[in-house]
Amino acid sequence: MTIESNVNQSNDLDSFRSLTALQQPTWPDAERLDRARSILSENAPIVVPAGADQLRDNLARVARGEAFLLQGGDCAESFAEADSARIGNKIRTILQMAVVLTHGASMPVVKMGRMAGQFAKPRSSDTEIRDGVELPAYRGDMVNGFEFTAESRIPDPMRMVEGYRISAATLNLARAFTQGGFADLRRVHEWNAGFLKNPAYKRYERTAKEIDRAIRFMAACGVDFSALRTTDFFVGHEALLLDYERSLTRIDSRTGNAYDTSAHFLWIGERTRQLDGAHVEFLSKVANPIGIKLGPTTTPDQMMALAERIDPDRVPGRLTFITRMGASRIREVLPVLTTAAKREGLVAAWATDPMHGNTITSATGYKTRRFSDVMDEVVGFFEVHRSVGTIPGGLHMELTGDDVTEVLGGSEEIDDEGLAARYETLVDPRLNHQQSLELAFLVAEMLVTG
Ligand SMILES: O=C[C@H](O)[C@H](O)COP(=O)(O)O
Ligand SMILES: C=C(OP(=O)(O)O)C(=O)O
Ligand SMILES: [Mn+2]
Repeated sequence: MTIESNVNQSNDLDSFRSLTALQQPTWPDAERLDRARSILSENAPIVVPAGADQLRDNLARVARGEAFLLQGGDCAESFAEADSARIGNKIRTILQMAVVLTHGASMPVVKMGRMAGQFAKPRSSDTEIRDGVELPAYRGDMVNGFEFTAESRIPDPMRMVEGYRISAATLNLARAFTQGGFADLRRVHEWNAGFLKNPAYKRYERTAKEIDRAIRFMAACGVDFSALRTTDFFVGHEALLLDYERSLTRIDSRTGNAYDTSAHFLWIGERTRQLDGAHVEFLSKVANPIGIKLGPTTTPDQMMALAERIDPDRVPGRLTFITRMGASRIREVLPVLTTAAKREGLVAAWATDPMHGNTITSATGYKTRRFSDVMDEVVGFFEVHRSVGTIPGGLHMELTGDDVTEVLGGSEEIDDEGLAARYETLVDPRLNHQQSLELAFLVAEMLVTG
């Protein structure tokens, strides 16, 4: 066993406690919080340090332009939906997208879920008002309940323990799917062929045929497909709840380094990336690969200072910048950052989150996004990196494998009225299964044509 304890060694893991931590719940019961923290501290890790290291090596390849990153999953996972059908649908969608992207990029795709821990949400308002009733905002299943009642909205720290248990079960299932033949290249390709039977997607047939020919070519060359029946699958979430993240941090006895064993990858959100804040401080102390969301107001100085705090030794694969500028801003803001990074010799993996800068309210009152805006931000991301000479490394998406109606547009043309049919998200709108695949085909076409 490589993990010994979560006791403090020289790198004071509790230094964040004296700093401001934004977006934390006000837990009403201190004793219950202590109990939850000690249960989490005493329980088994969800991932082991070697798994986080393996992802870091993969992200180093992404940063060098030798691999492409695909991270996807719900805005907010829910306890009630952590069932095998829904988790399977999400994994299947990510695997289907990955095959298409592998072909388009002619590179391996690093697959990662926004899964197995994505249970805590930063909110723009502390409260929510419905029909004149004001209650605390829903902050994710690991904090409080979604149901709009005073009781359900009270934060309960024991929800972190439940979140831990469900995260471990989710990762276990994700592994079983990706190691158990579900990931078989030929099977995934057949699923894609099924998707293309819908005439709405006829324009993607050419790419599918090319993949088909590539698979036949491989078979003719005698490729052993049994090696392509499994794939690595990593998980990551926003490191928001510092009590949860700290309690799952352990010291790796191989190296004496601390790892946050709640996930392979942790990212710092746009709302909690203050240089002097608790989140940056805590995540600077753990050895996992770390993502940082960069919104449209980010300055080059802030970006460089964040890199210095999180990755002072410039360890390959340690740092991923996830930009979320909005389709209307990306072509103006991203070049300033990538140019500065290039000038300073800063190497990070760059991924685009084309979701969070493109949120709108529909005429029918739903929080939504337009598929065309999402796609436009992705196109802008590639354009900017190509013109500056930096590397567009991957996609970070809010998606689900189910047939929901939360994002406007796509070839099936979900419109304002259509949103009501199956609008199921707890926080932000997700691409549905078809929209996710369509996006992958569009990105693959773009990668091929360059
Ligand atoms: O997922 C991201 C944030 O939690 C979300 O966009 C905040 O949304 P809100 O403005 O509804 O609080
Ligand atoms: C909260 C999120 O994003 P951001 O921090 O970029 O707003 C998110 O990824 O759900
Ligand atoms: Mn979100």
